[in-house]
Amino acid sequence: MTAELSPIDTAKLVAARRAAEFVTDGMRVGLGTGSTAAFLVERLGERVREDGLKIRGVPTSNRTADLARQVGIEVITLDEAGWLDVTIDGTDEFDSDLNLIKGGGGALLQEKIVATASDQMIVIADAAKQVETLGAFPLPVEVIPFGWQTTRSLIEETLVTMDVLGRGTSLRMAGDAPFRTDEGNHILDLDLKRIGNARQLAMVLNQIPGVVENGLFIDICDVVVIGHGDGRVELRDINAGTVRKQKIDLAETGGLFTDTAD
Ligand SMILES: O=C[C@H](O)[C@H](O)[C@H](O)COP(=O)(O)O
Repeated sequence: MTAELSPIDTAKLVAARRAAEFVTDGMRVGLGTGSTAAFLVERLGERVREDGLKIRGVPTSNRTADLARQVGIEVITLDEAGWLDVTIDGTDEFDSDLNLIKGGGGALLQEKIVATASDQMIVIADAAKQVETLGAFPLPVEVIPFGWQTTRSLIEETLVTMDVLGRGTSLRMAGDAPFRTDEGNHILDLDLKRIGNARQLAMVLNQIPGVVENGLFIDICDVVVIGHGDGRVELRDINAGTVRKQKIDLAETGGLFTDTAD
């Protein structure tokens, strides 16, 4: 099974499969967006179809909703769910405090709303996404289309004031047209290189008229499940302050996890 996958996809797969073990009968589950989250949705679908797992899922994008339905997960809205037991999602970067940059796929708004409405947020990531300081990945900021260039100027002025402008800002494109989020908004990607005070930047950006939300997830994530290309999985739990390392051999175990000594 893993022989057909690249090391990076193996890392995403094992992280997703381990995180799926946190999901139990009756849970209302936030379903993230992106290539790593897709492995999670597929795994939960397998458990629904093969083990009779009973869950309801709240997707964070139209594409995740489509995938969840395809694999047999009952899809409900966040308002129908009211509150969620857990959200499992990918990330573009995470640091040692489990703060994140998300939105590389443009789904940050629904992702942040859903994660914040959950008892627990579990992030699944390949090891390459761990950084010492957030910011190497361009920070996505969702802005409304009306007056977006003025909004960009205001953002740039703010970044200069905070001394974090980096290499500038760019409007995300989809071919020849500006990218549109599921809400019809645009994304500005802020190439900052290094974000010294992510908490402050997250708050300041959201004060600018025209900004809908930014991709900094501060104090939202509880656990990161880190996958490695050789099948190893590590858990970082912000509450317990613990790190558990595991190794999975999908071919041998069919997805069961065993703790390892190292
Ligand atoms: O908007 C997209 C999301 O925040 C994704 O979870 C993030 O970009 C990570 O995606 P991937 O798992 O494809 O690297």
